[in-house]
Amino acid sequence: MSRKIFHTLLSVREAVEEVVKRVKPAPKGVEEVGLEEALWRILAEDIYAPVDHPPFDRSEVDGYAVRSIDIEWSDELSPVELRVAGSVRVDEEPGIACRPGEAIEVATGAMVPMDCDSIVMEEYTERTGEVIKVYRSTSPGENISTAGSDVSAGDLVLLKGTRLGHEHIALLAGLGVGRIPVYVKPRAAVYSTGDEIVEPGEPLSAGKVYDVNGYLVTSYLRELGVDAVFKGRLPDDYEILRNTIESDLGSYDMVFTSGGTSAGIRDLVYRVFEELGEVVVHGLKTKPGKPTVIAVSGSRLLVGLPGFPLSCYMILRGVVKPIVSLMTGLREDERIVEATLPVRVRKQVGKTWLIPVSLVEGVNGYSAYPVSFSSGSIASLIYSDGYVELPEDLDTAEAGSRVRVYLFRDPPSPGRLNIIGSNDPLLMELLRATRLAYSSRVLNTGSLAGWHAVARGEADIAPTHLLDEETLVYNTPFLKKFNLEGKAVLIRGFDRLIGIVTAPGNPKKIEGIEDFLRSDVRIVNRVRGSGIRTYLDHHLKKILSERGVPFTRVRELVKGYTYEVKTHTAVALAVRQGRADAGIAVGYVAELFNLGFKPLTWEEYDLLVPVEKQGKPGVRRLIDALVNKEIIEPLLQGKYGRYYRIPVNAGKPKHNR
Ligand SMILES: Nc1nc2c(c(=O)[nH]1)N[C@H]1C(S)=C(S)[C@@H](COP(=O)(O)OP(=O)(O)OC[C@H]3O[C@@H](n4cnc5c(N)ncnc54)[C@H](O)[C@@H]3O)O[C@H]1N2
Ligand code: MOO
Repeated sequence: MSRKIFHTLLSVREAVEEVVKRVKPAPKGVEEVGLEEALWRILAEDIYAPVDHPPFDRSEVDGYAVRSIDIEWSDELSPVELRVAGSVRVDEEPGIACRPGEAIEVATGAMVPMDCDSIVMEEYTERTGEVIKVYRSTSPGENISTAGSDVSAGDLVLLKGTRLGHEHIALLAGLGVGRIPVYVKPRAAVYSTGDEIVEPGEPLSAGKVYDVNGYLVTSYLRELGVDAVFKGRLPDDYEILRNTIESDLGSYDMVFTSGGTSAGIRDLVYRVFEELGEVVVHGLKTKPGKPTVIAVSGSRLLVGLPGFPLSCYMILRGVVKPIVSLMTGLREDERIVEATLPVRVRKQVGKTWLIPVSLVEGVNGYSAYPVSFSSGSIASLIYSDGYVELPEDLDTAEAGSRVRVYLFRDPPSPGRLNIIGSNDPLLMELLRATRLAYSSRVLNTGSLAGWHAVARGEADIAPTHLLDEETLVYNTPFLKKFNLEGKAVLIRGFDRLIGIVTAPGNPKKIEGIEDFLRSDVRIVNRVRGSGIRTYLDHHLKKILSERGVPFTRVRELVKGYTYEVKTHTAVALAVRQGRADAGIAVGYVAELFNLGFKPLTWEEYDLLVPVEKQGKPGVRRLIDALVNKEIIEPLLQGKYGRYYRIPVNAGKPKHNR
């Protein structure tokens, strides 16, 4: 079998254009569905209102239909008397009209009799027999909704291409449209590839990962209006693959696969695509997304997506969505907001980068924080609001440059609490307990980045536990270093117990930091700038200087010193998986992973809050929760108790010492 040479890599735009040129994607037809089946279907025709809404002049209250001129001078002290000439219930035609000096009793929703121009609510009347006293005047039109005042017959109310939600369905129902013209859904078969892929819910053994893409692709396509079916994993066998996909082409309009290099199955998928159709895209000039393959077979589409979930998502969003929307008929404006890039991004020339970002609203509009550069990320699917495109020929996007953000969903509301900085499980529990978690965006960037975010005015709260090397004081010295005195306050948070995490039972008898210098001990370190790293370096410096050894030799003397990870959990995992014998982390994670723990010290975890954000309701609620016994005590009585303590000055501003 011949080996295929890579075709030229295409840009996202070229890929979409090439595919569109060949398959001319369009809806397969139109069908009518009832209102009950219409949810999330794509409307196939513009809808003009066939009738008025409301269909007649309608009373909005229970009361009396009157001529406003008759009761012009009535008030509490001088009520006007009117004779009740009759009554109109809902669902009946009024047989009478208003004459001077008369009122007609009407129910809410009833037709308004002729010559009445307003309705006075029954609360403002007093009835004796066939006479009412009216204690208020009305203005013409009061409490009446006239025919067509809401929607007029002939109005264009819904546009074709709209994905029907509850609001559209309600409107159609109110206008009496019982059969809705919608586009016939195109059908798609979705597969995952890879021997390491495991069905969610099954146990996970070493080297395996749960299948993300099968469900990601299927649900994404359904949201676009496709009748998509997830058909499981494809085997690494040319014949089976070819037969499966060929038979799918008989009953589906599209076949999607994802992943493939690991088992060499990509090559098979590619060859099958090539045998069954014409390969139009073989590789994209983007990061992520390079291993994207698209072939066409008549009007049918064969799509091979990257295996990494974030890569897969970006290609769904950037390439698949514009093509498939033409097939489902979905018309949705590309939603874009302008934003500032708050950090410098270096990239290689020659590829367009698609970077998921989280939007944070500051004084100068939105900032777009890159969420994750890792193609394998799944958290970034949740933590991003959209993506930015950094062009092919750019090698560095400078901090402060303006970018366009292609939104994944609605932009964040201004009330969203932006918590940027260090991550902590107790903090998350407080957010949950105060229900702030639902309206917060928590970006786990580490303490240092949180300070920068506050300096730029983008964080409402930056949780921090930075240790100053010179003074060994937590957090406060940095107010000066970041030039934030008077601009931000440090609110005292809580103390966390940090210590040495070891394998269960501490088989290597690691009792203190001195043991990190033993030749049989390998550690896992934290990244520079983290409080724990500063703490460790301080103690290592002390020990080495006592032994007369320069600190520059630390890399050769402490095994694993350059193995740096970003989170407490990563420290615990490195120890649990045997990649390290020891590391320093908060005690809580040691317990979470059933590891050994030797306490070292209490670390001060505080909240840095910009002065102008102190009054923001969410900020106040979180600070109040710190000292709210009903919230804190149950947490400390539970699993957090051993590793956390609330200082007496919790919730209060800390002052520079
Ligand atoms: N030396 C090079 N290595 C890699 C290159 C390269 O150019 N040179 N490209 C990188 C890029 S870019 C990507 S993207 C991946 C290519 O990945 P594939 O699309 O071939 O996919 P796999 O290798 O099968 O998987 C990658 C990764 O994703 C996981 N995966 C796969 N399917 C799923 C799924 N359904 N759910 C969850 N996770 C999935 C898989 O386990 C792998 O971890 O290669 C880079 N390498
Ligand atoms: O294309 Mo890979 O998709 O860069 O991560």
